[in-house]
Amino acid sequence: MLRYLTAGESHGEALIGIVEGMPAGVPLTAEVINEQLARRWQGYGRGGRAKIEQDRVHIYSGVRFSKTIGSPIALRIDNAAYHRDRAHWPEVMAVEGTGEGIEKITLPRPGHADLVGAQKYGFDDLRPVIDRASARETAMRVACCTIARQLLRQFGIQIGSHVLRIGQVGYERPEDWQARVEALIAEGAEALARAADQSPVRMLDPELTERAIAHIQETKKQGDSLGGVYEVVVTGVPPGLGSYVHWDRRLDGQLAQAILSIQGQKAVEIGDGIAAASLPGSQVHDPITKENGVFRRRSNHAGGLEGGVTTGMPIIVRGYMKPIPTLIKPLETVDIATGEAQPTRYERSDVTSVPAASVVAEATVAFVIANAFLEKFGGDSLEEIRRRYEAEIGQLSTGLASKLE
Ligand SMILES: Cc1cc2nc3c(=O)[nH]c(=O)nc-3n(C[C@H](O)[C@H](O)[C@H](O)COP(=O)(O)O)c2cc1C
Ligand SMILES: C=C(O[C@@H]1CC(C(=O)O)=C[C@@H](OP(=O)(O)O)[C@H]1O)C(=O)O
Repeated sequence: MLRYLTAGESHGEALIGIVEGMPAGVPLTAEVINEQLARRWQGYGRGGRAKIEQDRVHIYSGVRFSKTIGSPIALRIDNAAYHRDRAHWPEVMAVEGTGEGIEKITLPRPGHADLVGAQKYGFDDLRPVIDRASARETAMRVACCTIARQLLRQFGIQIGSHVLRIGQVGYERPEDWQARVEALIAEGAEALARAADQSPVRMLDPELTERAIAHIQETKKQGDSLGGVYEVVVTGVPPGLGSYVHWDRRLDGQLAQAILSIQGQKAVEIGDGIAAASLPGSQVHDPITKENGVFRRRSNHAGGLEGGVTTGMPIIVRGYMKPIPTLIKPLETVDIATGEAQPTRYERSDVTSVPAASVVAEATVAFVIANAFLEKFGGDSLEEIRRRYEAEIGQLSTGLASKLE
């Protein structure tokens, strides 16, 4: 089993990650991870922190001569905010001492984890909640999951994403983006990622990009914030990953968890899931065909998954993000120290983070797919997995086909 852990507070010294279960022989350098970390910072609508952080990973273990060696991989990313403002953050986030004289934050923001965190852990200061609930943590998640992405790349499995909507600005109908996506992913989903990266809001359509930027500017002027929708696509996935035999082995369920585990994500759609709920079955289920002894589907409304198992068609997962909770325009709250009604106080924040969330979602999806891939084809080294993969993949397509004839 592949697993990872992250640690670190947003304004602490650093973020730490450990990835365990990665086989030996997977090509890996800090540069490959840094590339993904830079992608996570893109996106019009991010706040002041984007100008401070220059995320660079340091690999401490588990890699030798640019290849994984099978042992746990330990990673570190420094928080530039902490190191830049040394008069402030080392004192506020001190590991030792009493905290005497440090100002307490007592006005919880609706929509953030502030109040529930303080209630749950018994704090009279919201700082520890703010700092760990923060999506700063997703920098380390992207780093850890990029290692999974590297494994998948060795087998031609690629992941990309693009933004479909920011607030009021988005495609009206699936036909408005689907043909464009299909053309791009014909070369693999990373072509989709590269094309989306050209837009400051990761939208494929230049006109929508302009409108989305104007919408973000106007929303910022009004002191408000925005959410949105993005689509993650995985290509080159063999049939047979995941399983229908038990709830926690269903890949669709695991993908939904991977998306919803990202801060601010409130809904997930697999394939045409939402539209399918109001259509008759004849317009939803993908007809099965057989070409050269291989089973195929005429369409992909199912988003590459049936019964929690991959069909071999591209996996399509959409994530829905709520608007950012920190607003310039105050919201009603209650001071946890005095119990008095108060307006919220504004601290530096993003207006929207949907483009960044789409990059994080690519990473979390990569991890789920890599884990399912290892469950099916796993071994201790890349070479061992390759032998199994090559032997099995023939059976899954043509072999299975002949058995069912
Ligand atoms: C990439 C990214 C950046 C975010 N930036 C901010 C931000 O600047 N300000 C903020 O209040 N929330 C931000 N959020 C959302 C909060 O982290 C999130 O709403 C909070 O942790 C509460 O979790 P929940 O929304 O899932 O309930 C961001 C989320 C993501 C994924
Ligand atoms: C630091 C990141 O995002 C942060 C996520 C975040 C939140 O509340 O989730 C709040 C903001 O942090 P700060 O208070 O330092 O401005 C964002 O900048 C990051 O993505 O690396």
